[in-house]
Amino acid sequence: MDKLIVTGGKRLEGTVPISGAKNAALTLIPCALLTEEPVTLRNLPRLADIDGFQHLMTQFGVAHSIAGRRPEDFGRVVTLEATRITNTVAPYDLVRKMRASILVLGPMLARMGEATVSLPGGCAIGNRPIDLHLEALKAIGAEIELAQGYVKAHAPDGGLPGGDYDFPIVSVGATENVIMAAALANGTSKLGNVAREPEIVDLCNMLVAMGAEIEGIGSSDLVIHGQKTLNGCTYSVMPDRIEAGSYACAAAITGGEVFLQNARPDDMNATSHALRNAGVTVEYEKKGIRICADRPLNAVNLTTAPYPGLATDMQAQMMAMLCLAKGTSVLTETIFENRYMHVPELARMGANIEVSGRTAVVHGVDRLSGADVMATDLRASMSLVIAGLAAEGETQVRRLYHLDRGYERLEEKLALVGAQVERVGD
Ligand SMILES: CC(=O)N[C@H]1[C@@H](OP(=O)(O)OP(=O)(O)OC[C@H]2O[C@@H](n3ccc(=O)[nH]c3=O)[C@H](O)[C@@H]2O)O[C@H](CO)[C@@H](O)[C@@H]1O
Ligand SMILES: C=C(OP(=O)(O)O)C(=O)O
Repeated sequence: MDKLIVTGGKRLEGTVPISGAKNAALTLIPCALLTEEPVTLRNLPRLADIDGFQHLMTQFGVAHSIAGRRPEDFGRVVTLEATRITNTVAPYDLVRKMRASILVLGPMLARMGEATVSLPGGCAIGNRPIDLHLEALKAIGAEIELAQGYVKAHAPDGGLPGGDYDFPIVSVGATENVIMAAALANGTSKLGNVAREPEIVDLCNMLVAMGAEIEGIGSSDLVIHGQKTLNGCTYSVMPDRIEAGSYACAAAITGGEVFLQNARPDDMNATSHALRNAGVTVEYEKKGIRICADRPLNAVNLTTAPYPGLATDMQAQMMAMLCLAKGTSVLTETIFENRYMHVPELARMGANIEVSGRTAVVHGVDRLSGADVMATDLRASMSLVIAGLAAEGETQVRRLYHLDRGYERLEEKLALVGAQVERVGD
């Protein structure tokens, strides 16, 4: 199995191109199920999760073609064509590897009147049930039963009627699933307390380009007037705000200066606010965001929350950065119950962190030292890379398949800004 060897101590300097957002791409791809016409996605990141999702789409009979690009380019252009869907089952083997597969449930049901999708199960960061996906789809007319580990969903004859649903808690995935289904329902759906993440706005914008009628885009309340059919479109995936935030933390911990090319300032206010409080200069420019830091950084208190709050997907990277800050930072994780698995690994590098329930108290230390560490999930992995960049000596990060889910060609991008990072086979 591959591992990453990070030699710490280099100040990061230069430009990092930011890729298309994994979490947007994972909801834009299943939109292709909503139409017989071709859907072309530009700026799709080259990631294991995206390849996995395309494989799942192929199982449904969706044709896909990849426009030729030079291997050294980041991103790719993919056309998906669901002219005839030949299979409506998403099997356990594919769903268990990629939780986002549950996002085929809504569009498949709306288009085909039926869908069978394996229950994804829990994962490293928490329990992650899908009850809200099912409740929201029921509210717009789906009939749902659970059997043998699968969700079996049916629409009444003639299709989903549409309906109203108020989410008891904010869920990104459940919001996405029901938006996609409602876009192709017979009637109007009113959805309250929906997630407002930029990736949801990206989804709505793409659906509108496909002919959907959606009111309230970007707000907590959406009204979706279902359409009989939707058309194909060409759409560019938004830049990855979590990837951008991760490289910002990497630059900051090394006291570096990095331009995050293509990063969209409007999506990143909570991350920028946290960085500024830590003493990092964050400048919004036309084509991206400039990060400039002097060490030591200041301690800050952070609480994760649904958008526009600080993303839970930024918590581990922020924590790594704060390990070397002056003073004590208190981090509170409010979204997932088990998202501190990077803490014992950071401790192996000399970090001083106490965890109690959802709170982590990070006492800044003067130095970190390189160590062998084990990545446990996607953002935890990135936190170890960030710590490794500022640590004395060599850090070996194992289990790279987590990183490959969400960071397009990480070591190449880090090399562009002067980091010494090498991927080697075990
Ligand atoms: C592919 C993708 O976009 N993944 C993101 C998405 O995950 P995902 O869509 O899975 O996360 P949710 O927003 O649904 O989860 C938020 C909270 O709601 C709970 N919940 C969710 C659904 C449900 O049916 N019942 C329920 O109780 C979850 O366990 C969690 O505690 O949003 C998360 C929160 O911003 C991010 O960390 C993930 O990177
Ligand atoms: C938790 C994440 O992703 P997923 O929902 O795909 O597991 C993430 O991107 O940090």
